[in-house]
Amino acid sequence: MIELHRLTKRYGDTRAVHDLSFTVAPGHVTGFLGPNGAGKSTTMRLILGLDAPTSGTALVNGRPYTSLARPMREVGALLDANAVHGGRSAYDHLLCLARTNDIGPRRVAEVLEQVGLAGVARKRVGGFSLGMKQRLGIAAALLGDPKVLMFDEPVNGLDPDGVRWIRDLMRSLAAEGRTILLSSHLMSEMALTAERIVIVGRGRLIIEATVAELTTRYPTLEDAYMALTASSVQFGVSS
Ligand SMILES: Nc1ncnc2c1ncn2[C@@H]1O[C@H](COP(=O)(O)OP(=O)(O)OP(=O)(O)O)[C@@H](O)[C@H]1O
Repeated sequence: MIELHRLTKRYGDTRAVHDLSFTVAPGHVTGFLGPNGAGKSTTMRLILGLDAPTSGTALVNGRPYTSLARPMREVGALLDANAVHGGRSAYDHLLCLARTNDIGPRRVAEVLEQVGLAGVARKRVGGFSLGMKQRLGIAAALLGDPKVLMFDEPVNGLDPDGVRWIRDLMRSLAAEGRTILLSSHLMSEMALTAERIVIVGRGRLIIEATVAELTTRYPTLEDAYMALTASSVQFGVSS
């Protein structure tokens, strides 16, 4: 479970997230949508304790990330697939993460298998395509077998086979009772993957609804998104 209560983050004059409250419940994929600069990545960073909120709270399983005793076992995230050491092999990258989180090497082999990278596990990450790095980032997120997972644009760089794989993976992780927050700009893909949708614009909540509700009111999810965010496409929002 992820709970945001009046979450606000300012960077100088920029209000990246403003008074944002919503809950992401387990058991289904929640799509996190919004125009460029709407505050999605900042929200995820705040949930992960990578940045401190200006005000408000972000809770993972009822607690702030910074007070979780074994964070990697509670929440996993892929925020930036390129944030890896290119000189290390995929196996060593994951093993390093595992060791610092008291996770055994068997789990490293398991997640490499799960994301389809077992065959290139000993190859240097620097030679990986973006799609392969996305899979490695997903493996890292899954390492602690957490109940809460967040993925920021995981479909970027994936071929059609990879896109379908992500869709199936997200849905199966949710079916296992996990909480899944997934951001993407690909509306048709989101319509196939998510059950609930949270749309933000200019750092604020625009709507929280099921895909079924939105596609009853609008012809497609993309139409719903376009109509609901029409006045929110703007960069560098100031207070
Ligand atoms: N570290 C930072 N310092 C200053 N401004 C920042 C910082 N991080 C984000 N911002 C600003 O906060 C706003 C929200 O950015 P954020 O990256 O969270 O949006 P986003 O919805 O993830 O966008 P995108 O879809 O383009 O990834 C933007 O105006 C961005 O420039």
